[in-house]
Amino acid sequence: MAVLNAEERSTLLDPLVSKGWSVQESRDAIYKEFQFKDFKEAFKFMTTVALKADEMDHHPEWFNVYNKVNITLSTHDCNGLSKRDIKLANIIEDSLNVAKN
Ligand SMILES: C[C@H](O)[C@H](O)[C@H]1CNC2=NC(N)=NC(=O)C2=N1
Repeated sequence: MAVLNAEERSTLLDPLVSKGWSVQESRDAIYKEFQFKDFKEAFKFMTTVALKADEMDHHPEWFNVYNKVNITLSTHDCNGLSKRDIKLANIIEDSLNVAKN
């Protein structure tokens, strides 16, 4: 798995940035903070994401307190952002719609 090139960064990353993801300054990773109504909604979301992430064998780094979930995505195999992170971020955005329904 290769890190994203400059062109891929603008075409694939820009739509995610407009959804609230940011590229971290400290490392080649993307980050977003999510907030839910309560812990149950947050954990429902995490469960959905966890199962989908495991299916694609690509796992989030995340931190949860009560109704907040902070997610960092990066590919350890190439030590940076790859297409797998883009795919998982889009899956996460889709899971958000499921969790909030
Ligand atoms: C052996 C296994 O396929 C690898 O370790 C996978 C698992 N999940 C992973 N998750 C993430 N975020 N990056 C990886 O490089 C990665 N590699």
